[in-house]
Parts: sequence; C-alpha cells; structure tokens
Amino acid sequence: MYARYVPPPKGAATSPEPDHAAEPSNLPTLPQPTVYARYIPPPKSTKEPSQPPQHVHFDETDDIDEPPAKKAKLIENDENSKEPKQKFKKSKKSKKGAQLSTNDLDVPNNDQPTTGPAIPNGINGDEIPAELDISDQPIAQESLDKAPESVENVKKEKKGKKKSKRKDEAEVEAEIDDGTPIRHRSVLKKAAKSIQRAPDPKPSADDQDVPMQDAPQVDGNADIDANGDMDVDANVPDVQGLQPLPQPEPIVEDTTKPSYETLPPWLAKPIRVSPQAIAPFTQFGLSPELGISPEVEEKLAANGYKEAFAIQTAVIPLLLPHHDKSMHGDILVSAATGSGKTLAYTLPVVRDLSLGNRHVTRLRAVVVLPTRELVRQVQQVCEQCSGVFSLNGSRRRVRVAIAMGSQPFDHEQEALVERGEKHDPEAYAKRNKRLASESGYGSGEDSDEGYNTEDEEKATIRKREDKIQTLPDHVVSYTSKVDILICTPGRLVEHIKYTPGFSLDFVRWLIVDEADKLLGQHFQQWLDVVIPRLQSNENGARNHKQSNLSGVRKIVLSATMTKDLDRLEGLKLRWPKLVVLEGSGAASEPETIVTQADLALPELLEEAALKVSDSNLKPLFLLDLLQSEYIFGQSSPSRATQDPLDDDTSSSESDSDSESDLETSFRPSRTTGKGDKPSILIFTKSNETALRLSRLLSLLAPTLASLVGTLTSTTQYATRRRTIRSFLAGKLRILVASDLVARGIDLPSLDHVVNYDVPSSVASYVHRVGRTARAGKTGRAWTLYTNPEARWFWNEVASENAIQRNKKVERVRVTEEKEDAFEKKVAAYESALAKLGEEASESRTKTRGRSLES
Ligand SMILES: Nc1ncnc2c1ncn2[C@@H]1O[C@H](COP(=O)(O)OP(=O)(O)OP(=O)(O)O)[C@@H](O)[C@H]1O
Repeated sequence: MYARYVPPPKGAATSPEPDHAAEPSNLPTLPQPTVYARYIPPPKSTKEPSQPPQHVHFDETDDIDEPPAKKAKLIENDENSKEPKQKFKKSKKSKKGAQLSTNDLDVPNNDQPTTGPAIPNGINGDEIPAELDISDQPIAQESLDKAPESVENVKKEKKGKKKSKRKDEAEVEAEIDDGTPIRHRSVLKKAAKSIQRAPDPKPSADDQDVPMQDAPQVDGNADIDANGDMDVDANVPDVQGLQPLPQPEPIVEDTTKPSYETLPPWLAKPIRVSPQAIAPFTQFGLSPELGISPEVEEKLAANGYKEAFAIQTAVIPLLLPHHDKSMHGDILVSAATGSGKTLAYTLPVVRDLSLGNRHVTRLRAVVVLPTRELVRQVQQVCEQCSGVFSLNGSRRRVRVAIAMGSQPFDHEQEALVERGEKHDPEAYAKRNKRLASESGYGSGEDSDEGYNTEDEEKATIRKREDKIQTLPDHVVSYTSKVDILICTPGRLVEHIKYTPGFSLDFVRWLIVDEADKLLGQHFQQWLDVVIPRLQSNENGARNHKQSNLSGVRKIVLSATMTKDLDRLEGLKLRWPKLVVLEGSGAASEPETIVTQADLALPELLEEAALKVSDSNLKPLFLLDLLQSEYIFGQSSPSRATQDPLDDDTSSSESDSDSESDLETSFRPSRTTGKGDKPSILIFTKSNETALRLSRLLSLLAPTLASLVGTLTSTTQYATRRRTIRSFLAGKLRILVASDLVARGIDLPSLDHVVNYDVPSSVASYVHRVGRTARAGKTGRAWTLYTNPEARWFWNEVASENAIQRNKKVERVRVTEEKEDAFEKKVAAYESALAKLGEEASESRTKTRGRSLES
C-alpha cells in the first residue's frame, strides 16, 4: 500500500521546489500550505465563507493503508451550522508525518488545484507514516509556525467540539419521532452516519503513478473558492476523496516444478545401461591403439570372454585412455551380481599397466575387497588379463600380488618389496647424522637429522632401516615387486604402516569392490590411512599413459551401491560418474526407472518362497525341498497358490488344489533325470547354525551325507579353500554356509541358493541369491520363512518396489504336515536331534580332556 500526498499550492512560500513558485497560476495562494497529504483541507477561514463550508471528517481509527473510499467521510452540510467545522487529529505521528511530507517529497509543480489528493511519483508507504492524515496539516503548520498560539487554538477547538457534539445530538433528536426511546438514539445516530459513508471506490486499472493533473478531486463537484476553501456540492452524498492506492505488480506464478532431489546430479542421474547392450571388445577405444586390439580380443575369447557384457560395454570405454577431460573422472558402478563387474575394471587397468616393454615395476594399482575369497577370485581374473596383454611374451607381464590376513605377514612383505642398496653419499651422511643424534652425539642443527617426523610409523621404519649395515656411501633402497596389489583393507593398512619400502606414491588406480561393505565398516579406518597417501603427485608419478590425466583414478563397485554421500565422501572422489546396469524389468520403461529401486537381480533368476509353519521343524522343510523334484527329484511336491500373506495353511486347502491350480512357472529341476546332481548353496544366519544343519542333514538323509560341506568364518582358511575346490569340482553338491560367502564369490554353474534363514537385509538377500544365475545363466533362489518373518519378506524383499526382478517371487509348498509320512519324518528328526546332542557332549568331553592334558 502506498500513501498519497497533495501537491503544494502555487506560490507557496515554503514550497521545497523553488521552480514551482515561478509558474503562473490563476488559483489563489493558500495561506500556509507546507504539508502535503491526500487532501488540502479548507483552511480555517472565518472571514468570508463564500459558500456553506463542507466538513471533511476523518475517523480516528482511519488508516492510510486502507482503501481511500473507506477513509474519508463527508458530513453533509448542515444548513443550521454557521461556521465550518473541522476536526483535527492531534497526534505526534501526524506531526511527524507532516514534517516528513514537507521535507522529503519531491513534488512537481503544476496547476493542479489543491483540493484533491495527488499521487507523487516514487512515494511509497515507507516514506510517509501510515497514519498521515489530511487533518494533520493545520496542526502541523501551527506547531511549526505558531507555537505560542497553538494552545489557545486547541482550547477553542475543544470548546467547538463540545458544542458541535451537543448540536449533533440535538439534530438527531430532531429527526427522530417523538416516540423514539432515548436508548435507541445512539444506534440510530450511528446508522445515519453509516448511510453517509462513501461507497468503495472502483480501483482503476491504471491507478499507479497518477500524474498531478489527473489527480482526483474530492469529488467531481468540489471546487475551491477564492479563499482556497473547499466547496463540495451538497447534493452529492458520497465522497470519493482518495484514489485507489498503487498496488505492487502482480506476482507472476512460478510454474517451474519443485525439485526434491537432495543428491548431486551425477548420483541422481546416472549413466544407465541396458542389459542387452552386448558388444565386441574391439569396439571400445578412440582408436585401435587406445582400445582393445583384435589379438587381445582373441585371447579373451580363449579365456571364455567372447563378448563384453552390458556393464563392461559401459565401463571399459570410460576407463580407456581418453583425451577428453570429462572422461577422466572417477567411476562408480552399480550392477547386479554376476554381471561381470570384475572384468570391467581389470581389463582396462591391466591394459594400462602392460603398456611399454621397459617398464619399471612399481605399485600402480590397488584393489581392495572385503574377504579373502574375493581377493583370490580377483587375483585369478587379473592374472588372466595379465596373460592376455603380455602377448606371447612380446610385452612385459603385469605382476599381481595379494595381501590378506590368512598369510604370514613377513612372507607378504618379501613378496611385495625388494630390499637393496644404492649409492647415495648424501643420504648416507644424513643417515649417519640421524644415528648420531639418536645416540646423543648429534649437533641437532640439521632439521632432517632426527626421526621426529609427523608420521610415527614411517619414523619407526626409518630407524630400523638406518640400523642395517650397508656399504660406505650406500643406503638401503626398496623397489616394488608388483604392479597390482589385491588385498583386504586391514592388511593394506598393516603394510602401509609396517612394511619398509611399501609405498603408494606411484599408485594411479584404486579399486574398491563391494564398496557398500567396505565403506560401511571401519576395517581399521582404512580410508583415513589410504586416501591421504594418494594425494601427492611428485614428478608426475601418477601420470596416466596415452592420456593427459594425472592423479589417482578410483573405481568403486557394488551390486548394492550406496548413495550415502557421507560414506562416499571418505573416498574423495574427483568428477565422479555413476554407471547403473538396469534391471531387466525396467529396461522397457526408462522414464520410470528413476523412481524404482536401484537394486536389481540377475535376469534369469527365478525366486520362490516356502512357508515353515513350525520353526522347530525347519530342517524337515529344508529336507523336503532338497528331495523335491525341484532339486534332487526324489518326491513330488505340491505348489501353493494361496495369497502369500495368508497364514492359514489348512490341509483342506492343499487337498483342494486341482491340477489347474498347480500351474506355475516353477518346473522340476532341469538336472533331474540326467544323472548329474544339482549344486546347492544353503545360507544360515550364523556359523553355529551352519555346522548343526549340515550335520543334521547328514543324519536325516544319509544318502546326502557325502555331498554336504560346510563353510563358516571359524573354519580354517585352508579348509575353506579345500571345501570350495571340492564343490567346484562337483564332489560336494551341498554347501551349508554363513554369510561369509554371500558376497562376490563366483561359483560357476551354481544351480540353487537356499535361504534357510531369511537374510538380515534386502541387500543381503540380493548378494545371497546373486550367487546363482550369474553370467547370463539360469538359477533358482529359495527362501524359507516363518510366520513372524512373512510380512517383512513379502513386503520388503519380494515386493517389486524393493528390487527390480524379471519374475515375481512364487510361493511353493513341498511339505504336507498332515500326512502320515510327515509324522515318521518328525520321529526321525527327533532321534537325529538326540544323536546330535550326544555327539556335541562327546566332543565337549574330548575338548576338555585335551585341554586338561595340555
Ligand atoms: N564378457 C564375459 N563373457 C563371459 N563371461 C564373463 C564375462 N564377463 C564376466 N564373465 C563371467 O561372469 C561371472 C561373474 O562375473 P563377476 O564375478 O565379475 O560378477 P560380479 O558382477 O563381480 O558379481 P558380484 O557382484 O557377485 O561380485 C564370472 O564367472 C565371469 O567369469
């Protein structure tokens, strides 16, 4: 809302604009027009009132912010009145306002009569006090110019007010019939007043910045007499004293869609790859020299890699040498289990490190993985690639080493670093000074002579090195024996801290596989130790060949990639890009992918779930599944068709299953009847359960006993490796394992995964079932769930909103609890449990005896 003011009258002595006085005017000069507001009220002229005066009244509650028509009230001329009546407000604010108006307003002079309100350009409500009122002007003027007289005037006014009040009452009384009760008079008086109120003005469209000439009059019939008195036509009842105030520009509605995205663009809008995007390896690279050569492609095919898998078609080109800087950023890969992520990074990294014949061996790539099994697995792929790029010995073969907890530390140290001596008199002298200062004979002047470095571990290593005897003017030197180190994070930290000569100074590739696991757990705060050691780049030690890139390139991968920026922050990524392999179900609707879960299952995976009505008898349900035609084909199962969350598994329902009800996509195991036995990986929630279950299975089904193996984290590493080898060789067909092997482990041609215990999270489910249906093969996943687990499983795991999958999770039933046969199974199970108890107590006694002997 904006205030208005009234321009100064012509020739006003106090006009702030000197030019205005010079302008000709036919209008009489007003006596003291120093304050400008909406109206110029009729001056208090008592000399010659040429016409009966109009009385302009402003209610005390009036506010200048209100529309003008609601402000001013014109009290109709009272013919009985002999003197003009004028009400004035007496407030400090009004005085202030009047002064402000006088000093601040820049009023163009013109011939505008001063009776109407005028709108100054560039004036707004901030400049004029909101309560500025036309009636303030005389008071303000009096207070400015005639201060001594003002008290007298005020007294006079008060008297006048009292008189007029009494007079008004008399007038109202006169208008009311004699019979009107006195108590109604005031009401009627107010009613009469309200009738006189001016109607709301119609705001004009162009009511802003009204020029002075066009400033509205009090009303169309108002005029000014020779004395400057305002004269209003008495026949006009309503007064449009004020023009609608200028309003701010209407606000243009913002039609842009709000974004609720909190992720950075690279994470929110990843590079998406269709699972069908298969291509020859030679297609990548800017040119044959910068890509994969046909010879290499041939060798890859000989190793079983005929064409690049979808994720490889997207990731390999991003990691090959490129002149475009935008292609040099770090790469995050989120792709289903078994989709070929390992080759996607080993191939370009080994290619980079294989270039050139006279290549000095330095540690240039580090691959970090969470388990020893994975370290071995990636080592194999790296060795394969290394062989592929050595091109029949015409190029040097990249050297690959591993470091993990299962091996003796000093053996690893020897495998990683070679100790020698080099001629360096200067370094030799420094070493002698350090030794002297350590023994208390040093001068202490040379800042480099002591061991007081910030890095305590380095200082300890240096001390140890200095004590090694060398030839005169020679010092100990170290060279790396490997180009690529594949390791667990804990062991990497140990080598950084305690292996002399182990350095990351030349590392230009850092690969973090199973990243969500590695970033989610501390692993000796490995990131805090490793990442700072990758920042330096002295003498171009981290320059990449064939491209103008320098520094460490990081590749971060997982089937359940985290989008937690806090976790990713620790990696100190540079210009990162996220590559996501779409789930097969989402491929046809790319627009909807964004809202879907990023977790995806292998395309050819089939999933089923079995309800366990009595958790105490769970091993029997498992056994029934194993012996069903789905797996070993020894018994005919029936299939459940009821709602998965309907917990009522009455026998009548199963009895009523007709042939047509049994229609399901689940068919008997493809291996049934061919003589070859399927391979099964069974997951339990703990090591103890795994051990007990594998023994129980052997007791319950002696025919399976020779086929069952166990994998737990408490099993010796060598035994674990033996078990996996037997399984891969087909000697063992059932592996009962804890979550140890849930991640990353590649068991080619694994037919079935069974979740004996439901997994602890959705991600864990993805990793577990992802051990099958790998590399484009088919596979089946089974989950046994109990009543309390049903809701979580069907809502969080089996739901399509949680995981992208090709087919729905089916519910099947293989155990008929009401049959006599089941009673017999329960009896056998109880005796197996009793046997298990005996064996356990025997084993405890033996262990106690051994410990007593020792
Ligand atoms: N281009 C290819 N052609 C044929 N087989 C391939 C190809 N790439 C990878 N494979 C095979 O696919 C299988 C799965 O690959 P890999 O172990 O790299 O999967 P992954 O995506 O790392 O899975 P996980 O997330 O479970 O670790 C391996 O047996 C591997 O040999």
